[in-house]
Amino acid sequence: MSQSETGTIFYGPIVNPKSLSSFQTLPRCLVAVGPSGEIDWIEEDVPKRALQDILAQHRSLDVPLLTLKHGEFLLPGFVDTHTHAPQVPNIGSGQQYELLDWLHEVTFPMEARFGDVDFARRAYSLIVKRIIDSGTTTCCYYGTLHLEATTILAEIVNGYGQRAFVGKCNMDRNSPEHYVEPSVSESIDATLCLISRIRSLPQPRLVEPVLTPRFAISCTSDLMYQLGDIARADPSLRIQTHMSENLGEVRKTLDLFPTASSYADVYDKHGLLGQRTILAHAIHLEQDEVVLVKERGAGVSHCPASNFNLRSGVCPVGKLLDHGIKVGLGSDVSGGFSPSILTAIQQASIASKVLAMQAPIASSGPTRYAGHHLPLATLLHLATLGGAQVCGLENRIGSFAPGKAFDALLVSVRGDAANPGLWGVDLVKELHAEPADKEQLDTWLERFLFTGDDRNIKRVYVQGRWIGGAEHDPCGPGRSSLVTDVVQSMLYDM
Ligand SMILES: O=c1[nH]c(=O)c2nc[nH]c2[nH]1
Ligand SMILES: [Zn+2]
Repeated sequence: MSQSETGTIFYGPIVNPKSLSSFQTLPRCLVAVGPSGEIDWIEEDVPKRALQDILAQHRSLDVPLLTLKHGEFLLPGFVDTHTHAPQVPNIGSGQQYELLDWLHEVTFPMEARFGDVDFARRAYSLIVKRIIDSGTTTCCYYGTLHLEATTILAEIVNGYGQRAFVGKCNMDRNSPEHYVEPSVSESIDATLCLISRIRSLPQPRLVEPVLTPRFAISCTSDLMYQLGDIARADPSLRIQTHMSENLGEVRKTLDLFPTASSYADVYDKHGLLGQRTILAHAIHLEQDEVVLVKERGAGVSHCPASNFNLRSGVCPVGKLLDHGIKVGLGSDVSGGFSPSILTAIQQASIASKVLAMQAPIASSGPTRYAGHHLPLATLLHLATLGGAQVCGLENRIGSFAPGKAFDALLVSVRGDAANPGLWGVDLVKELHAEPADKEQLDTWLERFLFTGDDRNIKRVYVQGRWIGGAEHDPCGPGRSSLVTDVVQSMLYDM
């Protein structure tokens, strides 16, 4: 019998996010994944001597058992609530610019290249693989404005088996002549065509279309009203856009929409602000906008690496959380300089510490998060369950529970993962009994989140399928930099 017919049972340490303020560390857990990729059952504390009895009780003695090594643990896969696949080849460039100049000088020229479908196919194959190997099991992708290239992106994502939302940019003004949609009707027709193409991709399909008005500056009011109509007519469609990222952008938006009371009100008036909306950035919100975003039930994608890199500002995530707004993390490549949600976690921590240093506030009352650095539990939540909430997928992914999909990372903090930034676990092993205890697992988690990289992500599972990770690649640990080299040389070759 093949593994896909029987499923797999994992035995070892797991880390399981529970809420904004708590997670479980379970050093000797059994997680049974069924043939369809859903979690069948979990036993939270199983000593080795009881293993056979527990498996027998579940009639699972014949199911393949994967026992984790010392220094390995399972973690729910990361959710990247905002990134731009066609900007990956630009990572790190354009340090001198803020948002609006950066778009025109660096970003639009690269995105325009995806008008060439051969380039798009070659680039997206490598880019999506790179993102999967970073541990992103669910990704909200911006494509370019091109229908064909964005269809290719969705096909490639589906081929790899990643869970994702893929959208083509709607942008019919304030963009260069060579990179702008010619009319509202062509933008809408291409959007509808992409939606139906994505929904016709072969099964098993974990890719969904998402409406993607780039941002208010690049969309006419007519275009946004029509997108709002499409969203209203189809309650399963998500919407992703940028909001209130840069002060110059906010000013220009309010100039373009003089009857709107705020940036958030622009989207609201056009029927684009609701429970299914993912708002990237939301840094410079006025208080009435915070209240409006909460009332509408929209989620925020916090993209700290991008916010620092483009000097956009520091998003007051704690304040948003205190108001009960759903928040996830976004890599926002290539405003952000890394496709990894690990980097987003590290930068989110720094962002919260910057705000905490500037405005110390007593740790009581309604400001539970504002003014404080974000603790590990909150950072983990943003990267997993919080992201799932922003995508409306909290019942499917983001944590381990029976009935949820097994979207998971098999993490290794062992020396043989060959990450010099995360060494010493083998040394520490001498000081600890095997198997790992809770305290040891907490340490592994913290060190992985702050110093780990692709080399420590041994396997990436989506819906129970092993689709990537360091072990997947014949080149072994360190191959992610190899892939980057391939992307670079490929681009120079073209
Ligand atoms: O960080 C960003 N990246 C983009 O590509 C973009 N487009 C509009 N606004 C944007 N912000
Ligand atoms: Zn963005």
